[in-house]
Amino acid sequence: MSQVPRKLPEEGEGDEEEEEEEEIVGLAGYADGAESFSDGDAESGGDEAFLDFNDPFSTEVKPRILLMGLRRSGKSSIQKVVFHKMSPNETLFLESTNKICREDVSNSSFVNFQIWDFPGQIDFFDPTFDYEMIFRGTGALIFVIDSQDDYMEALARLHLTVTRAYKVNPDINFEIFIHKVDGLSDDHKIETQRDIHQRANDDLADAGLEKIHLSFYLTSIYDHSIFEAFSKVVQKLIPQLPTLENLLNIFISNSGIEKAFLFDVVSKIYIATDSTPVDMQTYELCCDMIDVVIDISCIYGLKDDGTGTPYDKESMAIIKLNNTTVLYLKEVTKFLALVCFVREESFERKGLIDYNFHCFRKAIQEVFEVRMKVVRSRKHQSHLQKNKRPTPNGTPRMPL
Ligand SMILES: Nc1nc2c(ncn2[C@@H]2O[C@H](COP(=O)(O)OP(=O)(O)OP(=O)(O)O)[C@@H](O)[C@H]2O)c(=O)[nH]1
Repeated sequence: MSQVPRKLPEEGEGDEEEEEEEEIVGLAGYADGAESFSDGDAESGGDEAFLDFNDPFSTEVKPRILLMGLRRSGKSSIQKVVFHKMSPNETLFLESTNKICREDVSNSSFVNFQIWDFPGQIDFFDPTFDYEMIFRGTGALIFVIDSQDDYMEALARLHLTVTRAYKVNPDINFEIFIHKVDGLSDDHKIETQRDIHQRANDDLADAGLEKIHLSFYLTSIYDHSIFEAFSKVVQKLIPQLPTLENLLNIFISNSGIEKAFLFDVVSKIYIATDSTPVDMQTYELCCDMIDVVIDISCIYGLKDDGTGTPYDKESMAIIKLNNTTVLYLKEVTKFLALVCFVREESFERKGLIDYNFHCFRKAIQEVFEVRMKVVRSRKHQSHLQKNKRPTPNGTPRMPL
């Protein structure tokens, strides 16, 4: 079942006008535009690198997440598993990255950001490498530490990276993934996390930088922990998060629902949930439900000629568990789904739930429309600015 390609069809890829149009109607496309720049490009400030690092509008509209860490710590694997549906076992054959890879993730209105995967061996602090420019537009810096390896070198590198980045941009969220914990026993996991937490914070305190906040996550690509951690990282970059949480709280309290998640279907990142605590099992069940819905839909839902999409306005699913809980999934936007946990007795009032869902969906779309207006006006400004800049050889750009 899981062999079925699950990536939703890419629309308007490479076609700016069409992409723009989609955003206007409030349905951003899943632009899977992985790009890579050689070290040379970034160093020399080639046109692409120049635009990406410098353009304040592009980073405002798409917050940048940097994935850093020592060689073989698992950076590329994380990116491939979360955003490309690569199976964890396949990552064994990934080659070492020797270029900066950029990926644009704009698969939903709210999950709209860039990820930069930095090769482990790159000398970040080489004077010819302009790290200031890189950190300036960054929303979150994920530093991956291989917990199965000796992590002293990684900690030294983490300290150096965090202190430099903080000096340039104190607003960066520092997210530390203590990775590959699938190889550790439960006790060992806790001990490793405590030790890394202690050492990293001690190093900062020794440098008089105790005000820098580091968040720690235990992660592995072999279970859902990597998706959960990424969800939390992404949520911190979503400015509408409090509004979404509020809407979810109102929705569940008026519908007798136990728990609700708003999911980005493609990546299985949950972009918001209500304020009741999240437990891992609940989250895993939601991920499994999305997999089942999309897989079944891919197999039986497409037309004979293979056209159609596995996830659309009609998408919904009800799964009754043997513990009197019902899982209820409904489409919210082209790329977002709501997954709820409802008790069987509350589910008897499905009409009420559906009515409240209708109101919730409308409210989400309104939030979305506001965002799209902002994105459009920023894009327009960015366009104007770009056209004002002279070309690299000094000749003025042609007016549009
Ligand atoms: N056990 C385990 N192995 C993992 C995990 N994540 C990645 N790996 C393995 O770690 C190895 C290195 O992964 P990469 O993703 O290539 O590491 P990288 O940090 O991108 O390496 P560079 O490109 O050299 O910087 C691969 O063999 C992966 O299969 C994990 O969660 N658990």
